[in-house]
Amino acid sequence: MEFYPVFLNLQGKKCLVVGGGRVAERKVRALVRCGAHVYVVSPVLTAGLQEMLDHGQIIYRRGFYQTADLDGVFLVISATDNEEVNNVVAVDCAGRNILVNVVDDPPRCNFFVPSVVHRGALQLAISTGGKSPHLAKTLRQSLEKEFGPQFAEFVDFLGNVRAEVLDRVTDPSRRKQILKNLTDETTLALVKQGDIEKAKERVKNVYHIHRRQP
Ligand SMILES: C[C@@]1(CC(=O)O)C2=NC(=C\c3[nH]c(c(CCC(=O)O)c3CC(=O)O)Cc3[nH]c(c(CC(=O)O)c3CCC(=O)O)/C=C3\N/C(=C\2)[C@@H](CCC(=O)O)[C@]3(C)CC(=O)O)/[C@H]1CCC(=O)O
Ligand SMILES: NC(=O)c1ccc[n+]([C@@H]2O[C@H](COP(=O)([O-])OP(=O)(O)OC[C@H]3O[C@@H](n4cnc5c(N)ncnc54)[C@H](O)[C@@H]3O)[C@@H](O)[C@H]2O)c1
Repeated sequence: MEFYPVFLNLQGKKCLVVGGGRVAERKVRALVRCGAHVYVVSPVLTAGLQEMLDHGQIIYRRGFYQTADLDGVFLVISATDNEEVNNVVAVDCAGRNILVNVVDDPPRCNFFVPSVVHRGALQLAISTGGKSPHLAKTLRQSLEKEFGPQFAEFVDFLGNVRAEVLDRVTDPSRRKQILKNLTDETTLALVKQGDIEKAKERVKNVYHIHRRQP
């Protein structure tokens, strides 16, 4: 069976993390980065989670998981060290059509968390469909070398050029032609080498050449 890959907009969405250990902390940080309203339920918190609570970055209920914790929740990550609790969370969520990930427990998940290269708006997400999380991690590390941090700046630049094209080029076929030609293998190679100014020049040239054509 194939999994359906998506990028979720979690801005302002209530997301629950069950558990307050090391794994929970990693998951909470990833959710907070995405603008989610993160609720944590656990009898104890790591020092890192406590610090996030002190800074108002998360909402916390001290205690053991209860079904009522699911009220109004969009997505759940269960990261306790108790298999029975993780199972109850998974069953409760399935019954309510809530997205749920039980860490490292594929049969109880209705979504998996991919391994991700973060380069600003550019994100390369890798999944092996649960066949080998270790391979996903190794591929992520390899891709991080290939696609350096400069890609964040370059993708923002492309976004700006694209907005300008959409704004200024009214003919749909001309517009399509320009957008299709903005980047090519040579430009990509320049960005990979870190020659970002040259890459930007190439993009600008494509835009201007195509605009001038009759
Ligand atoms: C990508 C990443 C994201 C994240 O967790 O943030 C992630 N696992 C990562 C690492 C990792 N996890 C494990 C190891 C030890 C080596 C190994 O066992 O292979 C390593 C490597 C390491 O830590 O070095 C143990 C493990 N993981 C799962 C099982 C159970 C099983 O396979 O049955 C077991 C065995 C537990 C046991 O021993 O009992 C299952 C899942 N892990 C997934 C995601 C989902 C499928 C992703 C995919 O489609 O590939 C899935 C299905 C569910 C889920 O979403 O949790 C993250 C890399 C982050 C990064 O880039 O650094
Ligand atoms: N630590 C890792 O790197 C790692 C890697 C892969 C998998 N795992 C697995 O992920 C799970 C979590 O790992 P961890 O290192 O964060 O464990 P941990 O023991 O540090 O944290 C577990 C947390 O769950 C909380 N908890 C227990 N019962 C609860 C309940 N009924 N309701 C709410 N919270 C409850 C505990 O208080 C604790 O905060 C474990 O099953 C572990 O096997 C851990």
